[in-house]
Amino acid sequence: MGRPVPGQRRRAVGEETPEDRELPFLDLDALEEQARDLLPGEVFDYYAGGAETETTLAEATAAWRSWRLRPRVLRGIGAVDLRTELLGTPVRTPIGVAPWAYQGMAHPDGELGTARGAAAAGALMTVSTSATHTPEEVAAATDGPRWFQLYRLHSARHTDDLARRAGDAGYRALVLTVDLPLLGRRRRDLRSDFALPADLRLANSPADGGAPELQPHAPAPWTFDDIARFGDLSRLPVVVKGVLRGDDAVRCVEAGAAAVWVSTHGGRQVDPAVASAHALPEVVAAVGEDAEVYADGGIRSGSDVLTALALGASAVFLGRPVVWGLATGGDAGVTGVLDGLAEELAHTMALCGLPEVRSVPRDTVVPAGVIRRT
Ligand SMILES: Cc1cc2nc3c(=O)[nH]c(=O)nc-3n(C[C@H](O)[C@H](O)[C@H](O)COP(=O)(O)O)c2cc1C
Ligand SMILES: CCCCCCC(=O)C(=O)O
Repeated sequence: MGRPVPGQRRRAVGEETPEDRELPFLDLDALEEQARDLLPGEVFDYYAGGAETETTLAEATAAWRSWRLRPRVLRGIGAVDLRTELLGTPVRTPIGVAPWAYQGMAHPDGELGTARGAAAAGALMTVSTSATHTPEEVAAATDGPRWFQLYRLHSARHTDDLARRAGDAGYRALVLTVDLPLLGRRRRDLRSDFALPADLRLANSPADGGAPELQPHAPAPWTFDDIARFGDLSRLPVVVKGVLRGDDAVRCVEAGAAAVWVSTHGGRQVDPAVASAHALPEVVAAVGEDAEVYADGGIRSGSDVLTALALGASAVFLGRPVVWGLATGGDAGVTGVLDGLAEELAHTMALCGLPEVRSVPRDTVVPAGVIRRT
């Protein structure tokens, strides 16, 4: 635990904090409220908020729930198998940790806590470029499955170097986030004049100050040609994160991407952007035969996960639920969130007569309100 989180409310001796209270089941809303109590208001808003009118943020979860499950009966389902492989990396669950920035602001352990928590759950963690620990430090903290997420920093040389280091440090894939050519307009942050705490360590910013964080623009934006270039530099399979269209997905795969990650960046970039739950079927139809497809954004229950798998995702990723888990309970909080959702997923799959996540049939879901005639 060590030093206090910058600006975090201090606990009085003998005081019960929200993290001491046991929840009877995974209640992500309650966890978010606990995090709201613990974190300084502007930090909570930075984590929770979205862009402009927050329409995409508000619709994300509802969009998964605009699909309905079609359970199968009498299939003799015993234990459900959640294990799978993502680009050849074995994982115990198809629910991974999305990259999220500045984890040291949520908890003193930062990315090391998330890495330990994810490893305990057997879940894949994607480590952000905007981290408060270096890729090597996170790698040393755990031998859990890890991918590294790359942003284009102001120094191209430094960006290239990070890609190489990810390969050298045992990360298993490089995730290029392509939906942030400039920062979305986040009204909560503009209103609070949000700035990173002066003592927050930006572990991947070059010492020469060449990569100011949370800057609106990066120079010389990436193109499709960068996919193969970063694959060569890192010697890792490349995942392109932030794709919402079938035609873009095709171009990514033609350019060398091994996987495409459907995402609205948690509603923090384009607003109103199409929800992941509505973009996923188009992307799977376009490239699902040639590449793995993942999804994130608003996934908050086991049935949301199952819906995404049925729509063709090989895995899903969580952003804010992990933020709240780390903020309220450190590594154990992260494990609790991941295990809780995995448990819900297994339960829903058993109820739906589905034995394994690797083969969830497409006809498991149907749009709400549609009467299906077979
Ligand atoms: C506070 C915060 C920071 C984020 N930082 C990054 C980042 O550094 N790199 C990245 O690719 N995506 C980042 N994202 C987007 C997440 O990877 C993910 O796409 C999104 O959070 C998923 O939606 P959810 O929060 O509803 O689960 C961030 C999201 C949040 C909420
Ligand atoms: C180096 C660019 C700033 C990254 C900001 C972190 C992020 O992705 C977010 O959504 O916030």
